[in-house]
Amino acid sequence: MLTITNIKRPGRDQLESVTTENGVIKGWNLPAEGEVLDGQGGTVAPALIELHAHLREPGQTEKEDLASGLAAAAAGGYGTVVSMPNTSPVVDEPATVRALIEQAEGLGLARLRPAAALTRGQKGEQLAELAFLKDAGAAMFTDDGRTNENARVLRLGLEYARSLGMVISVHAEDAGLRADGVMNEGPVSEELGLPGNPWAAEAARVARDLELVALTGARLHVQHLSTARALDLVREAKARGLPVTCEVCPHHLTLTEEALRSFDALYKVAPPLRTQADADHLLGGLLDGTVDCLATDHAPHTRAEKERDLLDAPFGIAYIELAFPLMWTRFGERLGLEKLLDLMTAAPARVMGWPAPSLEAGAPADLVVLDLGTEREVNPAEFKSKAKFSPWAGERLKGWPLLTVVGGKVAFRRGD
Ligand SMILES: NC(=O)N[C@@H](CC(=O)O)C(=O)O
Ligand SMILES: [Zn+2]
Ligand SMILES: [Zn+2]
Repeated sequence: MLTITNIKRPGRDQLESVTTENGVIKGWNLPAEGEVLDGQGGTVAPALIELHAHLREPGQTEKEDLASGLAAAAAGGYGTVVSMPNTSPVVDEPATVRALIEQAEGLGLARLRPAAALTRGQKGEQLAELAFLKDAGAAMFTDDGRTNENARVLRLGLEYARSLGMVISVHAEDAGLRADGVMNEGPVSEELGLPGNPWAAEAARVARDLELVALTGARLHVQHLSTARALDLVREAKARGLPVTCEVCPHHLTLTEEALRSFDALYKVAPPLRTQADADHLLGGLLDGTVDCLATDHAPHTRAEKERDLLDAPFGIAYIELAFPLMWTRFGERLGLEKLLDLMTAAPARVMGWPAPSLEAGAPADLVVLDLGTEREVNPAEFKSKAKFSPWAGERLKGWPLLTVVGGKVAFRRGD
């Protein structure tokens, strides 16, 4: 049993307490029982849900592992994480899915819901054994990290996933158009003399995939949308009634191609950082509901890898610990607390068809207590993630998680 005192529910002023028992919320303002933790006046919400993180197990544990990645997630206020299968080997076997789930359960950190590969080895040629992967506990199917070049294979995958009631998520970039681009294609890439990746690589692929949704009627989730045009295509598709959802990442809202003037591979990410107009358009999509949810695409690499030349370094930015503070600090006023929390809790649950997160008695005791007011400097040395560097190092952010509880157990406490 665990009681958290001195917390506020969103939109309420009075301090309250919540008691959890056997992994669920027992009730509010009950006589304190069991372990008692002081919420320090913070705002309590259902723990955040991440639909897109690279935790690098199995096989790439120099970048991240389940323990560091799920600790980082808990520190970021997340209670549930969907991990991407572009590991070594690729997560395309039921036994691997089971092993990941089992390993994560022993850690007492955020809950792990592994995504499995859509195709064997993520090669895009043959479908993986989707039914068995589902039975093993796979949360969704995706070849993220790769693009699905063969439309016929994706079509078959969509038909199969539809019959299983599962979501497929896609990294929507046309590989041929993207080519060896390391940043957004445009005047800035030309000025810098760097190979560009055009907006049309994303828009063309989203357009194709939306036609496959129309053809199959299957649920498709478009990952990390970065361009205004692709977002407009999703908006049109939704107006047509297609069962498509999409996510946007905080890095595409807060950084632009201008960051590449540093020639620092810290800012090398796929899809690339775009223009301010794209970022503004994506924010508009959050406000008007076109964007279903936020996701970080936490993509850790080693410092040595990210210190390579821009042309050779791997793609990816890792910041699951900063996502809420970053969004709250930069866009809290525009979005409002309720909308922002929805985008990071109930909205991802809706995308997945999971039960709505709740603060009511009987709901799972997956909770986060947020300090919405106090500014703190981003110090990557303190990250739980193995990737202890950040585009936001030294910035002052507010909205830091103080406490994350998963299944009634403390998964993170600031200062521990
Ligand atoms: N986003 C990235 O830049 N990198 C991801 C792959 C991906 O999400 O496609 C990674 O695995 O490092
Ligand atoms: Zn991707
Ligand atoms: Zn990814």
